[in-house]
Amino acid sequence: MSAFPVFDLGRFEQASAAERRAMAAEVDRICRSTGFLAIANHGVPAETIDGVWNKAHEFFDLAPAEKQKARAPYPGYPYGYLGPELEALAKSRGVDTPPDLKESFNGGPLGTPEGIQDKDALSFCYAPTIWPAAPEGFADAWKAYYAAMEDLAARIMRLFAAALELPEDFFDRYIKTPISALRALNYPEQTVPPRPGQLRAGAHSDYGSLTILLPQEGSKGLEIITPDGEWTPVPPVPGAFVINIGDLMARWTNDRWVSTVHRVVNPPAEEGGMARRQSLAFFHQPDWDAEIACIEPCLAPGEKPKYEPVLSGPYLMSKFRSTTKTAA
Ligand SMILES: O=C(O)CCC(=O)C(=O)O
Ligand SMILES: [Fe+2]
Repeated sequence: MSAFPVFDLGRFEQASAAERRAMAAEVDRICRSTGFLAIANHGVPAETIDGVWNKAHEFFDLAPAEKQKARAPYPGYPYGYLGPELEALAKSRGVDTPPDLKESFNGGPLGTPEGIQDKDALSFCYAPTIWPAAPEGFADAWKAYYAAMEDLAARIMRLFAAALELPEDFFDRYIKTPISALRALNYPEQTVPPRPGQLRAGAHSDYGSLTILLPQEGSKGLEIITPDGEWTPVPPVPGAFVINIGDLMARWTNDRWVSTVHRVVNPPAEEGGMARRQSLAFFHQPDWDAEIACIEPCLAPGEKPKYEPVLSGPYLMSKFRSTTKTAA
């Protein structure tokens, strides 16, 4: 693979029609190959990013008992603090591994839209986020970043529509009240050797439409499988987000775009080995009842849809349950 692609979103949005077409075609090319690229000139204020980054760092620094006060109230609950040894992402692909070497804090949509009646939607996606009491200001910083990500995701979905040569508002009707989740991840300092097969995040693809990732500056560990079948590092790009498409986008496009398998590997001992690593992952997910069915223009002449239509919310719920220890 050539150098990791960096896309200038601000420039795209200001560009002439011809330049937009050329830039969108480049995104189509990337999404056909790996679906991983960096988004620069995104307009998210540094204070919004630093605010949640620092609060998350302070939260992860707290004593385990303090963090546990914000834990998900029962196994399988999607939000709040998820301590070590509770998730193995490789299980989403049917691979049995020891649990990932990480802890996370997770939050859902900032509000519940009126008229939602579906019991699963209410008890899963719209379940309350369990806010930690400390550090002070955590929830405000979190919500500001979540809102900024929701807005950025909508802009990127317009870029994706352009890349698929669809009207730029094509996806708007599917993302009126998205059920996205924000996850702060901490991969603690590793003081004992991992068990066989144990990684910081096991090999998986993301489930939704789009992931907006902020890896720790200068950190290593994130790897993707490139089309040649090789594990390849994805470097953090200063000032930019790393984005990737998820399984729903692959289904939507009939696999024209790939939801690339990725993982976070353990730090090698000879490189300061045990270093802690933090990241923020925003999992953009269409509305609970959005039907994800093959987009017709993605079908080549004579080609048939490969996947049955699915509903965004129930699809997400089943994927989530496959990786998390749930009540027996
Ligand atoms: O922490 C990272 O860099 C990636 C995490 C990830 O891929 C995930 O949680 O889905
Ligand atoms: Fe991921």
